[in-house]
Amino acid sequence: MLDLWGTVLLRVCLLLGACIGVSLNKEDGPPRVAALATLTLIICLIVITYALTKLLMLTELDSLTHQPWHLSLICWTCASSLGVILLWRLLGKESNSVSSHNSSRSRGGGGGSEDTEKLVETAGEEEQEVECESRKKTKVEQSSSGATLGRLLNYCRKDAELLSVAVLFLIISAVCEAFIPYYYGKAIDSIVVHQSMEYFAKPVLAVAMLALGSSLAVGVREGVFSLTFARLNLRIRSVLFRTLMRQEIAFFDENHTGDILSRLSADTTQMSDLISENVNIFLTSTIKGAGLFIFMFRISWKLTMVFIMGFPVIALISKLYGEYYKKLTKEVQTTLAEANKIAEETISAMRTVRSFANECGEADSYYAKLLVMFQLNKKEALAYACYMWSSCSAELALEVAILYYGGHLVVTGQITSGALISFFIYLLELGECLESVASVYTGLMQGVGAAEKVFEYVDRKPKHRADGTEAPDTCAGLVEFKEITFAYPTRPDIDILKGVSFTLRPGEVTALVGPSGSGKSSCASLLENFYLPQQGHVLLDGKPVHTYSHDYLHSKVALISQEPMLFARTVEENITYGLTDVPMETVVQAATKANAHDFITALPSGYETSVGEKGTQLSGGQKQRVAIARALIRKPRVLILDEATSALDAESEHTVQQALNNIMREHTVLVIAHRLSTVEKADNIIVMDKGHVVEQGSHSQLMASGGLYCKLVQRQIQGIETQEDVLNMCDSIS
Ligand SMILES: Nc1ncnc2c1ncn2[C@@H]1O[C@H](COP(=O)(O)OP(=O)(O)OP(=O)(O)O)[C@@H](O)[C@H]1O
Repeated sequence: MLDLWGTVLLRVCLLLGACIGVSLNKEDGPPRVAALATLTLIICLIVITYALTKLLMLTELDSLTHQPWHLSLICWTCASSLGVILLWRLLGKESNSVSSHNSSRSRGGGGGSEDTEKLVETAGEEEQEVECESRKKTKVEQSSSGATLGRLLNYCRKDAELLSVAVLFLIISAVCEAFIPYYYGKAIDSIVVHQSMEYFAKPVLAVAMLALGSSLAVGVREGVFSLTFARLNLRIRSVLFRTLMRQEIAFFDENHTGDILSRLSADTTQMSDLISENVNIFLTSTIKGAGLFIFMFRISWKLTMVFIMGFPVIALISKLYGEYYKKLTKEVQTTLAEANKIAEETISAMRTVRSFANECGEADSYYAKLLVMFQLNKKEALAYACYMWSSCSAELALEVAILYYGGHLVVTGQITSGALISFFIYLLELGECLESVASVYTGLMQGVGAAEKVFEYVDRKPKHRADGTEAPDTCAGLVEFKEITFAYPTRPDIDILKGVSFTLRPGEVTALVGPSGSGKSSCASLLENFYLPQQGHVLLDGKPVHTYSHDYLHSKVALISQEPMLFARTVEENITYGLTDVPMETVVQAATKANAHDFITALPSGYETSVGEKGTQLSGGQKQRVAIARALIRKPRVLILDEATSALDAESEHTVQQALNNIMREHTVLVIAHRLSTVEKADNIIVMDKGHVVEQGSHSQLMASGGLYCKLVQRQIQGIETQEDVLNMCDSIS
């Protein structure tokens, strides 16, 4: 009867717990809803405790029901639950004040039924939230770890239902575990006093039930916690990647690819893993620890006082060690990051390393960094050994003192021998809880450190972006550079372009030539709106390029560079990159125009063939033609060919050049070239030197004027002659 009553009560409680989770999630609802939810949770937890106590006190139900310590257990459960709720709400509030969480956002698209879709949708929402947060961040500077933690937990609010369930099971498991040693003591006393299996069976049954209940609750708790933080990880990574995608090009000049990737993978993982693990440990240990302490106090307040007196010594040792260990860990992380930087750079430039035969050199510099780390690891190991020695000795001394004094209490009849054993088990478990709580801080701070790094990027507002809205129906393709002065954000003091002005006319081919470093590619970058000039404007049809919408500008201006970057996807996906629902005929049309259709159809799976990482499964000329098709499919008005054929052999150059000749006259074309023979036929040749336009005109005009262009042409011809001389010399020797 009692079992049935308890089971029903427990089920009702679980149901109520789930409802509370839902109510807690309603942030924008009236405060009364939240108050009601909190009240319901408290009532629900009181009922749980009552039901559990009734179930667990099978052996001495009548005698124990009226004892004051029974009441204290109920208070403990309520207080811990209330603590969890308050912590939750406080952190949420703190975070809200920083991030000004705005829930009146409009949702885009019709909500997908799939869980993943919902999460991604949520990520989209978070993105808007992030924008809002970034703006607010200029007003409110948040730096404290608490704020970061609060903000992170605020991200979890989307999973409040799941977390409520996890916390509920956490409390159930803690309560069950706290009761187990009590029944160990009862079991021992029943053997010592009654020496009968009948009395012994009851506490053993209680232990079995408690162990079963606690293991089930632990399983659910762990599973739900892991799921919640996996969802958090998904959301944060998605938001971070979207934020990265919005950054200006200068951001990628300034930041090492390895650092960015490390934030995206290592830091996000560390953040969610460490925080989920430590929040879990913290809540479990504090709730369970409070319960254990109540039991210990109840068994013998005198023994508990001995423990309280000895505890500060152990705490002090942990604190001192913790500080030192934190410092060492930071140093180890910095050295490891430096070593990783070397490894990443070396592996990504393996061909260069091999061609300079510097494998050993790179391995040595990597080893040098590892050695520095090893020295720190040695210090860590020594510190750890000292810590273990001192803390173990202090713990042992405390245990011996308690054992000695406890023996005295048993001998003088103040407690039973079973109670002393229970006390010892509580002591050991409390020690574990305290150790866990102490280690939580370090783990949590590491997680917070990783979170701060992630949020630094998430909060970053692009310094320059195509924020414009212009998207006219027609685009003639007239490009004007007007008095451009430009310095790269990474080197703001060095002007790369100094008062550069020129015009690119629709249907004309304009060539940009000049010595290396004169600023030709920088002009192309400005036309692509990758950077903003400090003075002057780059105009497309009379309007500055940054006033056009991002999508529009890049559909009208296409760049084909010296080393086109293809993605490890199929040929078709590479050609239609950034576009959706493109009919196959359009893809074939673009490929045909780019002289690529024939070679694509000869590939093993035609347009479905994967091109490999960075297009390595295609030849240079094939890659270039796929890149041309990718540019043409967007029907751009302005084409920029930045050394488009310079990396190719004569055969490939010829095929690619043919593809380019097919399309040149339909667009405004800007050709950047080193090999002057390729620009002879251009309508206008602009010659640049040290950031200035020094001359312009047709090939014959420039040759006639005898300026820089003429000198460059002569130098190239001489270079070829010299090569021919060398070849002739070789022939004669052989
Ligand atoms: N992302 C960057 N950040 C800082 N400086 C840069 C960046 N890109 C180029 N520069 C500098 O700007 C100057 C002009 O470079 P740019 O690439 O425009 O010259 P270029 O005429 O195209 O040279 P080349 O013909 O060798 O490609 C160079 O001194 C170069 O070091």
